[in-house]
Amino acid sequence: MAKIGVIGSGSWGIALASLLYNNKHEVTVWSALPDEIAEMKTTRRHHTLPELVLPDDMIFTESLEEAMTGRDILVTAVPSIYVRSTAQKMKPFCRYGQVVVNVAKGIEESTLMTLSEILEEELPMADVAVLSGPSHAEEVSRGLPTTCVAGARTRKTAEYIQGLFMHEVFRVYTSPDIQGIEIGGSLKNVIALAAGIADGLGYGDNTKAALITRGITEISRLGTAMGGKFQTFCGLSGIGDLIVTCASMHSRNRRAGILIGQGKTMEEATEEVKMVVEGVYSAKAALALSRKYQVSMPIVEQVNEVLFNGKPASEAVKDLMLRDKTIESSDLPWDN
Ligand SMILES: NC(=O)c1ccc[n+]([C@@H]2O[C@H](COP(=O)([O-])OP(=O)(O)OC[C@H]3O[C@@H](n4cnc5c(N)ncnc54)[C@H](O)[C@@H]3O)[C@@H](O)[C@H]2O)c1
Ligand SMILES: O=P(O)(O)OC[C@H](O)CO
Repeated sequence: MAKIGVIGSGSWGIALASLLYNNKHEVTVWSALPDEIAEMKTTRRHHTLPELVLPDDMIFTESLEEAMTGRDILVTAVPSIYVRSTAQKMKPFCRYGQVVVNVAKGIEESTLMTLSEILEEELPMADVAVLSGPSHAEEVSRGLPTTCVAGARTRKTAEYIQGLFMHEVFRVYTSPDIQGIEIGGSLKNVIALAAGIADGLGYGDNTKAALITRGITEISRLGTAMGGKFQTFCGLSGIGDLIVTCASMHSRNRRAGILIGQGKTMEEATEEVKMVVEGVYSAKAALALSRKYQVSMPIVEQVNEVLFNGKPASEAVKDLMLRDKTIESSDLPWDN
């Protein structure tokens, strides 16, 4: 049994806290929001996952000191925009070598850093790792079979995380490619916005398949330029997460996209979805990264046009379809 601090109690933090509790670990959950802590303490429920009953001996606290002191491992589950500020508050209580597993998905717009890079910068004493893959909280909390990948600097840390999370309904693989895992996990949200927009416009399965396939091409092109491994983009945190996010009724990114495709503005759509729509934060970063690394990302470009420059979604699709003619894979040149 391990002592685990879950830092952040949105739907993903709570679903993972429940999974870890079911694996017989001692779980303490921290939230920055006093109302959220009070709600969970009194009702033993979280409003985002209303069917899930939170056990009496799961501890909820507003104190990072309480959530972190004496914990074998910390799981950071706050939305990407709060990762840096939360890490800064965690610093006084983080001990040398403490494993900190990031499960959020995003890129910091102002620095273009991944979330584990932010954690490493703010918590230089920690052993920072990631857990990612096709995993909606709504399904994990219902015990539906799910798979993820744990990425860490050492095999020992990755296997430690794998052992803590593994369950008959939650299979965990290991990987040394933290960078590839994080790029895949954050950029799939931008493509899922596009997939939702296509659904909102009333387009079909052909369109969705095109966005998923050309989307993973864009993600892996940028990701490998940034040091991620191509195989990772063919795996759970790459194509796996892209498929689930573009197809699932649970996806916040896809749902926001549907509303935008139906004519709502980005602000109206995110307001209606209520929970965090990470693709909106990662879209500008993805575009900036594509320019920095000089890789072509036409879907990412058009998503930015629709989200931030008021371009009608149907026009964005037309522009994608009528781009210059090109070869499918530049790695497959002609013999003649
Ligand atoms: N929900 C999922 O199915 C799922 C699955 C995998 C990964 N993720 C990722 O996990 C991260 C969290 O997503 P979520 O769905 O749990 O979000 P959410 O919208 O359910 O949760 C938002 C939470 O943010 C926290 N918060 C609010 N203000 C804060 C502040 N100032 N400082 C720190 N924390 C604050 C609160 O605990 C709040 O409940 C995202 O990056 C998301 O992409 C989510
Ligand atoms: O609901 P979304 O779109 O934030 O996606 C959640 C997870 O990242 C799916 O793996």
